[in-house]
Amino acid sequence: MLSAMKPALRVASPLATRALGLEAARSFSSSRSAQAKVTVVGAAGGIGQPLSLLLKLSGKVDHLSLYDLVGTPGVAADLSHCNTNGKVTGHKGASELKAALQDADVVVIPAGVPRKPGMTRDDLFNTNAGIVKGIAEACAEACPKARFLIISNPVNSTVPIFAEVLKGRGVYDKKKLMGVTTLDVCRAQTFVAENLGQSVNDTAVDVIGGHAGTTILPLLSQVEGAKFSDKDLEALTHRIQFGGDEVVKAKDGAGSATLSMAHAGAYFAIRVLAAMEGEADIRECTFVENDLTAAPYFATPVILGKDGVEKVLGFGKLSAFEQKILDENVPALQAQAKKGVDFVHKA
Ligand SMILES: NC(=O)c1ccc[n+]([C@@H]2O[C@H](COP(=O)([O-])OP(=O)(O)OC[C@H]3O[C@@H](n4cnc5c(N)ncnc54)[C@H](O)[C@@H]3O)[C@@H](O)[C@H]2O)c1
Ligand SMILES: O=C(O)C[C@H](O)C(=O)O
Repeated sequence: MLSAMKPALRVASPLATRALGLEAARSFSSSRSAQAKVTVVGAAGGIGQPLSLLLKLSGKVDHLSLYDLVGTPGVAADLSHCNTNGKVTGHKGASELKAALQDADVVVIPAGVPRKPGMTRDDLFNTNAGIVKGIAEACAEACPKARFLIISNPVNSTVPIFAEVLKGRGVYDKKKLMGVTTLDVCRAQTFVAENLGQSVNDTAVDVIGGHAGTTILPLLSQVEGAKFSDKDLEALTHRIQFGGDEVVKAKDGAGSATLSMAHAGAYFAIRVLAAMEGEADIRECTFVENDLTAAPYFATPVILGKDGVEKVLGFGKLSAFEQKILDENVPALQAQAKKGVDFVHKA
């Protein structure tokens, strides 16, 4: 039986190496193609470009379709010269969105504006809600059966927006809509490994809840073999919850995490593709609809299968410290989901 406690994102796995493009870079065209079409929406952006590069290097994508309002012909021409499996097409502007999406198996969405210092992710709602709603409408028409991976912030609201649009068109499948919270897992593994003085390859941490501030809940009580002091526990939890702010501050007005997010997004997309190909026991954390808590959408470990989320695993026993954070944040997650749902219905 698959253990609910088995940690996510084992970075030492061959798949993780492929996600980084390293194995593909070594073996070039020898990687097996998944015969999959993957569309990246927002492909010319800070995340979109390196994410598309990693997907191209993975050799797992038969057709990489790049869509943005600007710049995609250039990005596509550039990437198409990489001698790895799969063709690349570029699509620019609203009139080319449907062609970009047509028959996609996986759609990865990093479209929308990023934060500047002093902003919360929710401050992006006014701009990004409409962008995500428009993309969802096009997906409902052009590729309703695809697996949708939402990166655009605020994830706690954009995933509910996307769901609500698909529901309105009668094509929603909760297994196939996933908010990408993999960067929280990457940060948790990195910071915990540093704290423990061990390799990140031997460190696994699940992160549950949402993707904004204190809704991000790393399960440090479940880290194998680790016992943190109260001071370290609080400091690590805070740093993982506010890792995004650390990058926003350091970039000083030039945006938020792009390179680490490209790594995390490509890793997660490749895991979804591997599950689609039939690889078994693929366990990752993602923000999906479930009834684990009173919040309609909640990040949790899941098993990925051919059609997206095959099984919601849940998160096991929490410490009192973690339970308190969870209890305090479920109302925030409910409110942020409702904000997204209301946006679709009153727009
Ligand atoms: N989920 C996460 O962990 C995570 C991590 C980092 C960033 N993000 C979010 O990802 C989003 C993108 O960040 P970025 O740094 O790449 O921003 P960016 O501004 O560099 O790129 C965004 C791209 O989206 C494009 N775009 C805007 N409207 C579009 C539309 N209607 N259709 C298609 N493309 C459109 C822009 O032209 C641009 O190329 C932001 O909302 C950011 O907050 C999420
Ligand atoms: O912090 C941000 O606004 C971007 C992203 O959500 C992150 O976690 O880095």
